[in-house]
Amino acid sequence: MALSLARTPIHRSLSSFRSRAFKCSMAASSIRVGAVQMTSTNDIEANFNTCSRLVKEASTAGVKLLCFPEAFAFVSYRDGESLEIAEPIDGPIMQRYCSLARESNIWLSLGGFQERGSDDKHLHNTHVLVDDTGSIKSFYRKIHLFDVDVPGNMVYKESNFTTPGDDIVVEDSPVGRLGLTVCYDIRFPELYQLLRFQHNAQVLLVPAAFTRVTGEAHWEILLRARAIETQCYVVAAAQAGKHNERRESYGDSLIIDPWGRIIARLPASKARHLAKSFMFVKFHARAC
Ligand SMILES: O=C(O)CNC(=O)[C@H](CS)NC(=O)CCC(=O)C(=O)O
Repeated sequence: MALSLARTPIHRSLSSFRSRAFKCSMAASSIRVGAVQMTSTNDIEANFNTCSRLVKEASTAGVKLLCFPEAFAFVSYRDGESLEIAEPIDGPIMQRYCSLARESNIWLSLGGFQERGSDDKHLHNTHVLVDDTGSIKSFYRKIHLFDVDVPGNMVYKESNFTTPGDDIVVEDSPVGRLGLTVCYDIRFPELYQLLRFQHNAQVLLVPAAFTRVTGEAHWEILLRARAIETQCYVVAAAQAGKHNERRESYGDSLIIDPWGRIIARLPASKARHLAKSFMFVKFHARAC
């Protein structure tokens, strides 16, 4: 389900906040949701093999929705490499992930896929949601692009090679209504307010590849704030550790409940040793 950002008056959704807050009740059923922490590289085959193993392990553990980090399929080594490997979302790379979902009978949140853009110089940073039959249910193109001069680190200019999306995306799943976002979006609370109070999302997905510097400073507090403000679960699957000699991600994958409590974590400190793992929790599906 896609809705235009331009057509969503933010004041209306914000004014409904007080009246809707705290009215969700817990239903009896509980469902397992997992998040993966990994260290993707520019080896598409190796990344797929890691994902495939984790999908099978998660499925065996009874997980119904497994969430992968941004750039799960590929992290570039040199500039321009992402553009070269970018494919349509129904291309061969994504089809293999769809087969995984079907074979293991599990929903997959595949955040931050390099989707081929409308010209050779731009891609979309796309979060793809695949259901347990292997069908693409919906996709969200990252709206807020990471054009930031990170102190003591480097200058990122994602907009040099990425076309932003302009649609807000929610999708119903066995876990509840999912709100799809990507990484740097987490710094823009209005998107999460719209997902929750205009489009009734219950679980906010934030696949990420945060830098070490900004992750140490802001990652946990931003994610917990979004959970508290929206009273949604937040699932934040993260890239972790060194992808190559030029690039490192913070890690610290988190699953947060609507009260803002961290209910599962794959620590950043462990990222350097244990960067290919997953965790899961039981969600109580909420009737709002
Ligand atoms: O390009 C790729 O391979 C995958 N994409 C990313 O790593 C993106 C864009 S460069 N990174 C972020 O958004 C980091 C945000 C962040 O660190 C913050 O908000 O502090």
